[in-house]
Amino acid sequence: MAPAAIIDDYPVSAVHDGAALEAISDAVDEINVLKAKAKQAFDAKSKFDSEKDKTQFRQYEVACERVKNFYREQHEKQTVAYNLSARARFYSAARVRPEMTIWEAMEKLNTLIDESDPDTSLSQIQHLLQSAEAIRRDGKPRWMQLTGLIHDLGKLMLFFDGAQGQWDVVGDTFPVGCAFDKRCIYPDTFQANPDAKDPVFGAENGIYHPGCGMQNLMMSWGHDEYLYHVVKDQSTLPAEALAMIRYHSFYPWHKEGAYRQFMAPGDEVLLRAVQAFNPYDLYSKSDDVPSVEELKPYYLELIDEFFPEKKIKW
Ligand SMILES: O[C@H]1[C@H](O)[C@@H](O)[C@H](O)[C@@H](O)[C@H]1O
Ligand SMILES: [Fe+2]
Ligand SMILES: [Fe+2]
Repeated sequence: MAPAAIIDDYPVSAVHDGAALEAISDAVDEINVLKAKAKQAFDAKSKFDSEKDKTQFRQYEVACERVKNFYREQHEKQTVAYNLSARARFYSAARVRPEMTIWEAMEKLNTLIDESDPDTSLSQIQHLLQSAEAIRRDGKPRWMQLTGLIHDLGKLMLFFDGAQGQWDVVGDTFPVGCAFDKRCIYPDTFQANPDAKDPVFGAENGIYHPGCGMQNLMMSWGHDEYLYHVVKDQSTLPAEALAMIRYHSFYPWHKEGAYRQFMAPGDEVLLRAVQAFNPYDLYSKSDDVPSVEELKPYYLELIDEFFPEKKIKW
């Protein structure tokens, strides 16, 4: 509003009241000071977020109760018996599979806040776009950008009949059927898992033998393993992409070096792929919040390139 208009709107008595005019001008000054302070605070917060250094991620010792409770439950309940029943349920020919495009799946997932994650409170669509954008920014191949975009879509399981809660959908993964490794997070909480006391499942190699190959391990049931099967059957993504999806939560293996005795020839290449993917999944969580609408056209095209069918069977 132009100054003349302000004055026009003002009661005549006030125009002649010099004190009132002075008060208005003081108020305007004050607003400007507040605006500058707000901008300063906003800039400082953005700078802090983007400078979050790598040692500040995955700090489980100091994580909140929500994260600790999540893992207590997951470690107690992920048994061989549960794993077999979950797989039977998900891969049974009788299961009615919802059909949705990749983008619809991303939108559906958006209401989920992951209880196992100490590093982000952003919605899942933003996490997926942050990962994909970080990969794209580094000039990585298009198949890898798409892998970043979809890698957590297995969390959709939570909305389907059969998932028991977040404990069988999200969080780090580990094999069942052999001893739980100390390098898993909160290793003591596995004591509550009945398999830990089982003479076979509790033994170092359990039901496996050294060199049996990673694809023969029965991984704890969750979003990685489930999405791997969906994508393997319905996309043209390469083997490295499938490994990135299947093992991205297997931190005890790809980060801590556990369970390596089970690797077979060929697994080294997959391990390197998973490790190359990990920083984009983890550290992009502190990047700027992406604009979903701006990025949508680029990613819709990318999805079409690797998924021949628009509607995916979930
Ligand atoms: O909390 C996170 C989250 O659930 C991720 O999606 C998963 O991949 C990670 O391994 C886990 O630690
Ligand atoms: Fe994940
Ligand atoms: Fe992720």
